[in-house]
Amino acid sequence: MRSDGSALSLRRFWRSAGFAWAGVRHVYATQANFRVEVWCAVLALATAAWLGVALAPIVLCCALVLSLELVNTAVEAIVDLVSPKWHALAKIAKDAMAAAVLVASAGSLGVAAAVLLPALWHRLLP
Ligand SMILES: Nc1ncnc2c1ncn2[C@@H]1O[C@H](COP(=O)(O)OP(=O)(O)OP(=O)(O)O)[C@@H](O)[C@H]1O
Repeated sequence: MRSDGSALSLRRFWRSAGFAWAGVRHVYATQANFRVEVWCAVLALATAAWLGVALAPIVLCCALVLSLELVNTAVEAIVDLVSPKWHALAKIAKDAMAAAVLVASAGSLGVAAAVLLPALWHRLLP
């Protein structure tokens, strides 16, 4: 918990990275939506690389959606911890978090359509 000592400790970095990786593995193992999003991201990145289009917007969208799904799972866990029974505020927290993932996913689909579809069209119909 404490954060003292050198900020450039490599050992601390790898320790933190290990915790983060454990979080990713947990969410991948327990959340079907996250698994779908991971494989959609892999597909979108592979398609962008194959078509030779700019990777940056696709990478950014994938990172945004996957990060928000990770945060969504964290919020759900915290809400279930502090409010196992039904509560109006718990509902707001969970619904707003789900909406954040939905908005990011819809925006990412729009970016994918704008970046990938024209290039795909040219590749398949020269
Ligand atoms: N403690 C609670 N109080 C009020 N409403 C809740 C509570 N827990 C869940 N809900 C409502 O039920 C919905 C679904 O909750 P749940 O925790 O099952 O989320 P989920 O999106 O289905 O999660 P998962 O990704 O685990 O399937 C929430 O979006 C919220 O509207």
